[in-house]
Amino acid sequence: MPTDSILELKDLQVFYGDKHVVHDVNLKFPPKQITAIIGASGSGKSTVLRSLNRMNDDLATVTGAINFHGVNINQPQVNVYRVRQRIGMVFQQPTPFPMSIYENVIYGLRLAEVKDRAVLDQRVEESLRQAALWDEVKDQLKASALALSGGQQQRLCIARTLAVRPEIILMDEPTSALDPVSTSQIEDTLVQLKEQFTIIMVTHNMQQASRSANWTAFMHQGHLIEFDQTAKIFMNPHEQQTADYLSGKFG
Ligand SMILES: Nc1ncnc2c1ncn2[C@@H]1O[C@H](COP(=O)(O)OP(=O)(O)OP(=O)(O)O)[C@@H](O)[C@H]1O
Repeated sequence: MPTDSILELKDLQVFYGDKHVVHDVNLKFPPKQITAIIGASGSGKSTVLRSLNRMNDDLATVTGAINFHGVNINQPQVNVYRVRQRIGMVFQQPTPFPMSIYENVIYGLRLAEVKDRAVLDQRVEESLRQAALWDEVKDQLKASALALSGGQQQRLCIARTLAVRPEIILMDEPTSALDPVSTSQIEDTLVQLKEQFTIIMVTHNMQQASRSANWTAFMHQGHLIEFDQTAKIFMNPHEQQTADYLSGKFG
C-alpha cells in the first residue's frame, strides 16, 4: 500500500437492489499518480470507479467510507456537486456537447457562473494545453466540437474535466473507443497530467495499465484481490488469481 493517499476506501460495499456486487474494498489511492483498476468483465471495476464521486447515488446503495483528504464524502449531507468538481470523470465514449470547442471546455465554469471573459479565455487555453489539444484547435475554438475526430473529442472531454480544476480524474476505459494513434496520444497526455492530478483509470488494456499506471488494483467478482505497484503486479504478483488473470487463464 502507498504511504500517502488522497482518497481512501474503507470497507466499500455496493449493492444494486439486493445484488451485492462490490465486497469490502479497502484501498488507498496515492496522490499525483496513475492507478489502474483491472479485472474481468463484471468484476465491479466501473461500479467502484463511479462510487468514488458519488455517481452511483441514484443506482446503487454504497456503504463504507470514501475518505477524500480524510473526510468521508459518502455521507448524505455532503454536496455532491462540489465533490464532482474536485473529482471529475471522463467516460468511455467521447461525449462532446453539440456546441463549440470553447463552450465545451467552459461548460462546468458556466454552471459555476464564472462570467469574466479573461478568466474563461485563460482557462480554455490552459485546459486545452494540459489535454494536449491546444495546438490542433487554437484557430477554430468557435467551431463545433462534433467536427473533431474521436481522439480529439476525447482530449476535449479531458480538457472540459480539467477546466474546473479537479484534483482527481476518474477515467472509465478512456481509450477503448479510439484507434492506436489516438490511444497513444491520450496515454502520453495522462503521463503529463499526473504531474498535477491524481488519475484513477479502469482499463481492459493490459499494455495500457503496464505502460501508464504507477499502481494497479486487480478485482475479481466484486473483491479487490491485489493492489500494488504496477511492476510488481505484472511481473511478480502475490496472488495466484492475479497471475491466472494476467496469463489469460480466465477473464
Ligand atoms: N445499473 C446496474 N444495475 C444492476 N446491476 C448492475 C448495474 N451496473 C452493473 N451491474 C452489475 O454489477 C456487476 C459489476 O458491474 P461493473 O460494470 O461494475 O463491472 P466491470 O468490471 O466494470 O465490467 P466491464 O469490464 O464489463 O465494464 C455486474 O454483475 C453487473 O451486471
